[in-house]
Amino acid sequence: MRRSHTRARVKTKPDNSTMDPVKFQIRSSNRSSSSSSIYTLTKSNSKHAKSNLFLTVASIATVLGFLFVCYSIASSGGRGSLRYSVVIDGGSTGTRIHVFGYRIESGKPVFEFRGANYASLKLHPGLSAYAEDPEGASAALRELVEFAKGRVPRGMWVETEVRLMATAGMRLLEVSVQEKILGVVRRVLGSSGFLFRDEWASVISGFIGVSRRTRRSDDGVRRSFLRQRNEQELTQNVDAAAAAGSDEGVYAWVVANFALGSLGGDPIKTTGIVELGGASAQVTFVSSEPMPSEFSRTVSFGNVSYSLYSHSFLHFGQNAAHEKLWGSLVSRDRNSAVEPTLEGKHADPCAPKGYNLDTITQKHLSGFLAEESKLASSFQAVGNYSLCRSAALSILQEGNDKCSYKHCSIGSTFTPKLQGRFLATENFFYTSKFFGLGEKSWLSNMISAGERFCGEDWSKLRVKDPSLEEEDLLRYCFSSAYIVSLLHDTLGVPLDDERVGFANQAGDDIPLDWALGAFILQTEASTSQHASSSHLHWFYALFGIDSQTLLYFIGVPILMTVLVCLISKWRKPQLKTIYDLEKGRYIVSRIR
Ligand SMILES: Nc1nc2c(ncn2[C@@H]2O[C@H](COP(=O)(O)OP(=O)(O)OP(=O)(O)O)[C@@H](O)[C@H]2O)c(=O)[nH]1
Ligand SMILES: [Ca+2]
Repeated sequence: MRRSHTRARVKTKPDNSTMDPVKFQIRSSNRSSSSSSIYTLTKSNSKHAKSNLFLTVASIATVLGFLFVCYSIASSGGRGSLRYSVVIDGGSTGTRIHVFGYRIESGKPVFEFRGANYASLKLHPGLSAYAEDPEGASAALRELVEFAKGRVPRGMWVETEVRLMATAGMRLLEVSVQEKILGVVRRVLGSSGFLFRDEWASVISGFIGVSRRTRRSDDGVRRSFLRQRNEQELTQNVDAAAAAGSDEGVYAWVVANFALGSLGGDPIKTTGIVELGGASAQVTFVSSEPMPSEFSRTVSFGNVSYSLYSHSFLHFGQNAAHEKLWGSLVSRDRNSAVEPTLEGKHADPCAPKGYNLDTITQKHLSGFLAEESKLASSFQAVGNYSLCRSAALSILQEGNDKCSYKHCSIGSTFTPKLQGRFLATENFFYTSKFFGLGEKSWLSNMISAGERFCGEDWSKLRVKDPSLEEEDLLRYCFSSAYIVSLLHDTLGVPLDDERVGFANQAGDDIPLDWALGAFILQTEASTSQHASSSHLHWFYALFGIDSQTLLYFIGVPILMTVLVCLISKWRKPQLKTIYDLEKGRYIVSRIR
């Protein structure tokens, strides 16, 4: 500190030490005082000052960096944020809504199909039942939307995507009728409050994504799908011309292997799916056999590519095939394996004796067939399992003579030899459960169960199962024969083959519903697209841990260090070092 009357003269001592304090000599100008106390005030050590400055800047930078990490993780949907997605399955017998909750961890979606993270509701009948009155579909759709709104926090509706994907039931309608019903769907979902685009309501006709090599110009639906998909994650070699509905099979294969933990692993260790729906049946599995491109699907998941055979056999779902049986009895086409009765009635071997078939056949036989059956005569239930199985085989082999491949399985369609393990779902599961079949030898046991059921009097069957709808109970005779004829007589599955099991859930009780597979692929693709474009993916790649852990492992030590430094800086006594020329030594004293 300099007094007003003093004159300061700067004298620097030759620097022969590493420490090089700048020294000021302050001489009092007042002659009177004999001993001018000469102080050399070493300015606080410049290094000390510099380190203070550095510490302060470093602390600020670190805190800002940490805050950036927090912000980035929060904005990229750090661990804590639950997200939602809605998929509506427009099936032939009913419309089912699925509400999914999921988290993002290390830029990847984490799926849990249970508890608050999954809910579904199915309403009957299916969308295709509104062919004559498309507007009639709006009430059921609104009810499904309300169900979803009850499970997604209101604040999240606007960012929750809702998609409707219709399957075989709608595929069977004229395109103009499909569009009328989809128009009603788009209006209801567009005003639902969820995130929706018109192209997200569609009849799934086979395109999830197309690898660059085979991208084809196609309708808006596919182009919009491509826009949403990260093609690196999810590519498909698809021949636009012929893929009919195999999305459904691929999605079902995805959820099954996700549930079994084999999705993303060795293709040989994956499990095939054979589904028996109402209007269509799907067969999807990893096949090493060369196959025509219209059946070949390449689905990439993670860094593994799966070369799949996948096809949806329209009209070969259980309910559709059953109607074909009645049609063949009425038209007595050459394939019908069953002769009419002596009175000229249509003998139905797939209906237990005593069942009155006229109502159900009038309800399901469309157009001229219904008229003809009314005119010609009525049906007679003759309950005979082996005749029913032969009639089922005739239906499955219809069109075989038009086969244009090296061999055909169902109709005139190519199917490679089944490879590996399979899960048989939907009606395979429901009918096995109804007959109380165990996993072991279920297919051969299906024969004996069907023989007993079809051969029983209807009145006795009604007494055994009074709660079931008559139509549902009746179907079990045809179903037991159709299942054996499809898997064994047509696809060549040995009757005692342990590789084929029936199920409608797998893994952690995850429903084997293709809509879950669609959600998994869609979310995986859009999340990885988001992660690679966000500024955090290098974190996850570098640390390979989730954002929460990142926060703990990096954030907390940084904060602790900064706090300790700031406290120590604040607590550290400010020292003043004075060099007393007369005494020839430094004097350190505390400022505060
Ligand atoms: N026995 C029985 N059959 C069922 C049950 N639930 C569904 N099904 C039948 O299982 C088949 C497939 O079920 P879903 O996929 O839900 O039916 P869907 O989607 O309307 O039919 P598709 O459009 O062909 O897939 C249909 O034939 C249904 O009638 C059930 O609880 N019991
Ligand atoms: Ca279905």
